[in-house]
Amino acid sequence: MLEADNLACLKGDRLLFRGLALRLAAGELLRIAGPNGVGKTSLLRLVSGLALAEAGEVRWKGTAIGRDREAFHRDLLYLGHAPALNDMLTPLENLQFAVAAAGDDADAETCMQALVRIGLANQLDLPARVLSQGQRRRVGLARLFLSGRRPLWVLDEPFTALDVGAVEDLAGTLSDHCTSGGMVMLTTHQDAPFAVPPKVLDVGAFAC
Ligand SMILES: Nc1ncnc2c1ncn2[C@@H]1O[C@H](COP(=O)(O)OP(=O)(O)OP(=O)(O)O)[C@@H](O)[C@H]1O
Repeated sequence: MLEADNLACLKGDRLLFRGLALRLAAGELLRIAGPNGVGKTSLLRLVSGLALAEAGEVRWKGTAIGRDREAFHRDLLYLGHAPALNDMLTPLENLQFAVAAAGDDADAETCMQALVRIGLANQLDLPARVLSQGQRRRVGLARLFLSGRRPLWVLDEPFTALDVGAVEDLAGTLSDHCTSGGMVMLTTHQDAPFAVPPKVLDVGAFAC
């Protein structure tokens, strides 16, 4: 269970939101909603331990995330809104680098299978700099197929730049993760055909 209570987020000298609480249990998908700039990305970073809250607490399995950061990060997959790719490297090299940096164990063959599954079979040997925006997004999303052991997926705008078929496939992958006992927290400005009905948290309701 991921829980947050009374969260406040400060950017510069501006309080974005305060008094925000959330609960995310096994099997649930939580969509973070709200207009541009309200603080959705900032909230994902707070609950992932990538930024500090001005007030409040985030707990994972009942323990404040700052108390056992390593254990929390072993259970977490965080994908930011812009895929962090090295333009000189191929999708396979980028994926292998990301997997190793995260401390996951996946050999080249397994990474290649993930890239084929995400629809990049014809781009495996190209430098990332020539990929389209949707293809770049897919390189990052291939990590989902290698992160099933991580129960908590936090995804910032994962559907951006994806075509209709890829949106459907991704919604299916996220729903499958939830039905196998995982949990997903994401931001998106578009509707997606989730098999698991999403809970919705509107950050605007806590805006200052
Ligand atoms: N130094 C700063 N001083 C004041 N405001 C800041 C500062 N840095 C960031 N901000 C504001 O903090 C907010 C950050 O928003 P965030 O990226 O979390 O929003 P979002 O809801 O994810 O937006 P979007 O839907 O556009 O992705 C923005 O409104 C931005 O203008």
